[in-house]
Amino acid sequence: MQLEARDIGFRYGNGAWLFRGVNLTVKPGEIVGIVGPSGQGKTTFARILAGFEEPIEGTVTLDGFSVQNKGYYPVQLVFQHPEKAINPRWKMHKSLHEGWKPDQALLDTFGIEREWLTRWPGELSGGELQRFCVLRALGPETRFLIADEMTTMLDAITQAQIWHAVLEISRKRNMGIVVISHEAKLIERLCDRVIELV
Ligand SMILES: Nc1ncnc2c1ncn2[C@@H]1O[C@H](COP(=O)(O)OP(=O)(O)OP(=O)(O)O)[C@@H](O)[C@H]1O
Repeated sequence: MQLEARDIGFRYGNGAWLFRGVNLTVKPGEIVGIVGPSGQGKTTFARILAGFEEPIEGTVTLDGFSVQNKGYYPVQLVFQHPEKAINPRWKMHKSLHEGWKPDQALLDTFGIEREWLTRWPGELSGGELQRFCVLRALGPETRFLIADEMTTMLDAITQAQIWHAVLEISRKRNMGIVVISHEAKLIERLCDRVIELV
């Protein structure tokens, strides 16, 4: 399955165009970085790729078919703030199992401890919460992961553990990844190629 964004343009309301004519193709298993100055619209573009926002111009397609937000969507977005992505009224096992049920081996790969499953989100650190958010997004039908500053707030060890786990899954399943990050070293280490949003 190929993710393709063609001639994408976006602006909020009657404001100035954030970007126009953006093209991006991501093949299975490919890891593509997106960089650009702050405020250029990287997060907005990530939301468009993941089907949360309609582009004003252009199309996003999967294998040539238009993206529709019905059922499980094979392009999953994980962003910087796990505390905003998790329902505070649910214990962690309920949030994790919302979309699918990862096995024990995957929980181990992501360093998720068994006793965390029965905690409330407020009883976990940002790094611990983000492990849940990333794993939750990686259901068996996920073909592309959009990682928008996914590990920016985390310490180096947690960052490395999460990326190690994600890359293992990407290799096993041939899952494509779009990496948005301010960290040039991370982009350089992870990505097959990089595009600049201008
Ligand atoms: N819902 C919205 N309504 C109006 N303007 C918005 C909205 N969301 C974002 N913007 C504006 O659109 C611009 C692009 O925002 P976006 O978050 O996509 O940029 P970014 O490149 O990801 O920035 P950063 O690197 O700082 O995270 C910013 O100027 C922002 O203030």
